[in-house]
Amino acid sequence: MRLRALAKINLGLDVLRRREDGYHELRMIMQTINMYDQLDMEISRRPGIRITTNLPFVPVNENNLVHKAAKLLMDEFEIQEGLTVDLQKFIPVAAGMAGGSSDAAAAMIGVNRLFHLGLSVKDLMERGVKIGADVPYCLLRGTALAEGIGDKLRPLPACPDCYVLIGKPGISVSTKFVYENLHANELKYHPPIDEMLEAIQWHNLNKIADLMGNVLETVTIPNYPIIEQIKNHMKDHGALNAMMSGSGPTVFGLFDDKKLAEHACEALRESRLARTVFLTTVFNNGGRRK
Ligand SMILES: C[C@@](CO)(OP(=O)(O)O)[C@H](O)COP(=O)(O)OP(=O)(O)OC[C@H]1O[C@@H](n2ccc(N)nc2=O)[C@H](O)[C@@H]1O
Ligand SMILES: Nc1ncnc2c1ncn2[C@@H]1O[C@H](COP(=O)(O)OP(=O)(O)O)[C@@H](O)[C@H]1O
Repeated sequence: MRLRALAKINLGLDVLRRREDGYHELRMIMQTINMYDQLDMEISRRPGIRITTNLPFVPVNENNLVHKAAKLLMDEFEIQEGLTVDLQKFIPVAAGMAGGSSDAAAAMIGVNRLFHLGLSVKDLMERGVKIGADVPYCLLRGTALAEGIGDKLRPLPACPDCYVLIGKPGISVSTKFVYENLHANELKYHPPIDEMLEAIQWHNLNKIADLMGNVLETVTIPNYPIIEQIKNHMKDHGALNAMMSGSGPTVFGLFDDKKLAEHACEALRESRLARTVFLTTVFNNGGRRK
């Protein structure tokens, strides 16, 4: 069984407060994009979960989120058979694009189908949050408002079609580091999430782009100025706007014109500011998984 695990960007990311358990209350506008990892999953007679992958630095043991997700369901349903998963990673790792969370979501869908568990997407979402805060959203997909720790979801009307230029510098940023260094209860700036909800209702791409904001940039940009440089490069080359996704360091730029987006993509490659450069589009299927 072959499955695609799609990446996400955050069009808006606000942090409301730090909770007692260290997690943060968020308000985020999530958007799936057409950049994906590929999972080939098969039942095997030999018990256990075996993972292979194309990236040597991604763990293939129980630390892989695919392993965690599959094990969660296989243990609950006392499945005696084994599972093999070949994971081809194309989504940059530790990049703020929920690659691992999306792989976990795809693994849950795969296990549910292969072993005929009969779980609904809602059932999977309830279990998925134990693997990671972004996993329920990766099961839902499309355009959505995420609240709570990112797991309380409201599907939104589809974001207007547009081109998304991805630029990830050759640095790694840990999500934990970013949240730990955000003084969540003293934030002076909050992105206009409510206004963005309206702009999405009105299918107004220019307005959506104008309203983009991510409070986590207040931690990452002073630590990694390359992020600002990539943003500026995209804006100088015709992006409606450019911003860091999630906890970074990936930057994305939105474009309404294909030629302009292709030209900006080429220019970013030539600039060598970013190690991974990729041009894609927003993905919308009304939240339903094909
Ligand atoms: C920042 C965001 C925005 O979409 O995405 P990424 O940058 O990871 O893609 C998410 O909040 C990341 O969610 P996810 O990566 O699933 O988080 P988890 O694995 O559950 O937690 C990683 C670490 O982030 C912190 N964390 C996560 C979520 C949250 N609401 N508050 C937090 O403080 C916790 O300290 C935790 O140790
Ligand atoms: N399937 C997976 N794909 C990528 N990383 C994984 C996976 N499983 C576990 N990891 C670990 O999780 C960490 C963050 O992964 P990732 O989901 O790519 O980050 P982000 O949430 O910032 O997009 C990596 O350092 C990696 O070692």
